Amino acid sequence: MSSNATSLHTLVLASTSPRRQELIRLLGLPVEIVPSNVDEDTPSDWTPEQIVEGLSRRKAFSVQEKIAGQASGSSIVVGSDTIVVLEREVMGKPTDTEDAIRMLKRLSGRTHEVFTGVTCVRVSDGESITSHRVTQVRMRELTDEQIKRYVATGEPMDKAGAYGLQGIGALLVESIDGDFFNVVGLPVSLVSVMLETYGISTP
Ligand SMILES: Cc1cn([C@H]2C[C@H](O)[C@@H](COP(=O)(O)OP(=O)(O)OP(=O)(O)O)O2)c(=O)[nH]c1=O
Repeated sequence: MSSNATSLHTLVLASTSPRRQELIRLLGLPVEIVPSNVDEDTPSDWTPEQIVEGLSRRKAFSVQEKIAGQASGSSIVVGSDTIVVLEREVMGKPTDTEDAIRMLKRLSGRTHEVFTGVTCVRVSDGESITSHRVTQVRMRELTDEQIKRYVATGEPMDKAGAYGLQGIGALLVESIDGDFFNVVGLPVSLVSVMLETYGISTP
């Protein structure tokens, strides 16, 4: 029997995102969900790497502090943050439908980068590791009419850059270069490598 089977490490996902909640289960370990509710403001001079890594740390540590003492010592909190970057512009989730339309017009016919930062924190001692991945996404040329119809589906509203590659948004994307799961909000193969630093192996 493997050591994982006997030690039962639990992953505590610091997220309200339904995509992340689904993806983290691919790692094959017990999962608990504890949303972080942190302030997502960042200094205006931060680079995309600093934003996603900094926010993933903020999310993971806020939950680690909340549950320290309650959760099992071998639990690992996982926090994550995703942004879309076009040239110098950083796009988070759209504030309203007008903002979603504006973002999609900017992304149309161009290649942008999706950054996702991940932080793992061991609950028992606060030992942490932070990393990020970048995926390039090329969007088709979109007409104003196509953008309006897509925004009317409601899908863009809770997603960075106002599209969901895992949903109807797939129809807007021409190609990607890099990790699909990074775009969707949780690069599970990176998380798997990060867990190995705690001696936790996944399939
Ligand atoms: C680009 C893209 C983003 N997204 C989502 C992933 C994230 O949920 C969201 C970016 O917002 P985040 O602020 O990273 O996360 P969140 O507010 O949804 O959840 P939490 O902070 O509680 O973890 O955009 C997709 O689902 N598909 C995509 O193709």
